[in-house]
Amino acid sequence: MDMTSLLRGLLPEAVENATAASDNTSTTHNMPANVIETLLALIGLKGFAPVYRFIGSWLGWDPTSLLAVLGFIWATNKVIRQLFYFFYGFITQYLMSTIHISSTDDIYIHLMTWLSKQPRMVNSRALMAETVSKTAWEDEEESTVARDRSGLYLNFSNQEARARPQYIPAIGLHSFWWKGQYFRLHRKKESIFDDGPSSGFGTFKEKEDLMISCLWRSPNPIKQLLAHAKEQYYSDHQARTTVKRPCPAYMRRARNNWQQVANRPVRDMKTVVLDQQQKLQVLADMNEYLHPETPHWYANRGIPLRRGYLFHGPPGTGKTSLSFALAGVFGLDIHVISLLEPTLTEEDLSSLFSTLPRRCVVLLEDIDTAGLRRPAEELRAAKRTAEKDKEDKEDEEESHKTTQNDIKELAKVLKKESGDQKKGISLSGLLNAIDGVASHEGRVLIMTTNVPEELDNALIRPGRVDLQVEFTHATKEQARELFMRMYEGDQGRPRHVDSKPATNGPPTPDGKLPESSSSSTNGHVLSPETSSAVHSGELDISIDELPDVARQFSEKIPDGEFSPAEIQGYLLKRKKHPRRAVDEAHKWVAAVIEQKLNRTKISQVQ
Ligand SMILES: Nc1ncnc2c1ncn2[C@@H]1O[C@H](COP(=O)(O)OP(=O)(O)OP(=O)(O)O)[C@@H](O)[C@H]1O
Repeated sequence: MDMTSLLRGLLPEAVENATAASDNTSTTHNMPANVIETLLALIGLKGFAPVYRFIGSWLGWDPTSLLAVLGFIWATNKVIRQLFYFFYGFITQYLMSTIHISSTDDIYIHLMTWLSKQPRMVNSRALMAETVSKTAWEDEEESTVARDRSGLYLNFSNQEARARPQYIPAIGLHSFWWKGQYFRLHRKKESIFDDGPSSGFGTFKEKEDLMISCLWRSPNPIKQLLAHAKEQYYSDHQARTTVKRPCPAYMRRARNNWQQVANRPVRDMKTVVLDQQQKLQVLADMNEYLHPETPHWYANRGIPLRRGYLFHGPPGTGKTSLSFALAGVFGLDIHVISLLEPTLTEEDLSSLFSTLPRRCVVLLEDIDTAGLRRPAEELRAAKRTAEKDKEDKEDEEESHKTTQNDIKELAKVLKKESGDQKKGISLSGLLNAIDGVASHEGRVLIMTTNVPEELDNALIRPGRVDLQVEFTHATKEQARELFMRMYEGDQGRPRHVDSKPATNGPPTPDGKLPESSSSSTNGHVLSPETSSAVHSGELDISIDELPDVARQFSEKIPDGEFSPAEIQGYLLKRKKHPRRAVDEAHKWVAAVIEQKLNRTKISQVQ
């Protein structure tokens, strides 16, 4: 049964109409109906001819014209697309300039950061959302921070919810305008095969390329745009110190081994309490070394352009603080390396040193704890012990046994040596990295240690360490400076009316103390100390009294007994109470001295 007879059975009336219409059409538009029917027959769909006629009769006009219109649209679209691709290709090839940027380069970060701050510029509907984590140092309005039900304590539970994502252009093509100029941005991601030595076996890595193009045959507008993005990125750089650390092992690449881990406000040199002479000496030395003329001077004399400092002294005496303050003074980034990092190999270390920027500070902290292997020395020490043991033994047989023990001992050292070879940094590996032939010149290396005597002579020989700075426990004068620094920042704030230590609950907004001796918030009873601390930002003395109170405090602190960190810790707990800090100093000093004598870690007075 063919389609016509089937339809006749099902819809006799309609098919009659269709046939009539078809007959009609055949007479008036004989050609198109035949063409379609011929085409249907040609493509093996002859049975659909009645359906076609039925649609024609139902619509009341010939569907061929609709098909003709659709065909015309399709053909026009094809032609337009072809023309578009032709002109697009022509313009791209002959009338546009392009600059490629690798995602491993800092320029990529500059541009993306800039784009993320220009949402209107990214004329694209394809964006990538990124979670932005704010650093502790970024400004935050007090009004954006919620409080608990009592209104007394800050509450940060909604902090994450309030953080807005940042939008950057997604992978693909984008366009935007900047300063009246059209720019096209193409973000492309591809997988590359990496048979790098770090992994030991080949892996696929994602690599991203950024192509930025502008109209016309000169790339100058793009260069200007990149310069602008970089300028914006570093606009507040003068007020900040960027801290960088080595990238995780799987991310290290030939040209980008460092990643930014912090961008904190510059540490003011005057906040570091240190002998003025010592401070000036380091500052002058570094200033001279960083001078643009210095490289020629060094080159003319065949001296490698490197400068190394050793900061030594007890814990908490300001070694790290001075390193940061120096980086701040000279506007340099700090590159911090921990030699205890388990994935760090000697090759990594060399490559880290060879990819440092032209001028920077490299900080190797607590170099004595870095566990640097000294193979030759270990062997010699083992040999010496063996020889001494041998002399002590009189018996021949005993002596024979000892020799065997010596050999065993030596074998053990050698075995340990070869085992250690695979991990950790050896002293020679470090020396090679810091001043080997391939090592970077221009950097300032700062090594800090608590026990300089334990360092290998090779590590601190002149040329590797050019200046040593000793840090000691605070003198009375330094204690006074620390006191002043702690409280003078609050200058200009309204003076607290009552200079007596607070004994009651929190003061009311009008400055009066509440009647009850304690207040209960959130189920907790507030101590006078907590309550006044959470309520007010005022000091318990006037600013004019500060120098005098600072002198009183310094008189109570014995010379060379406490580290600046200890004094700072004590004062921090009395952040708004300089008077109380003076009053309680005697008690604290006695307690800490006793604690040190008893070698206990538990503090009785804090
Ligand atoms: N000389 C100082 N002047 C000002 N602040 C200091 C000084 N020494 C220590 N501090 C304060 O004590 C804290 C610890 O200081 P820092 O980390 O610089 O000490 P460090 O000598 O590097 O200690 P460590 O040897 O344990 O690494 C910091 O908060 C710092 O502000």
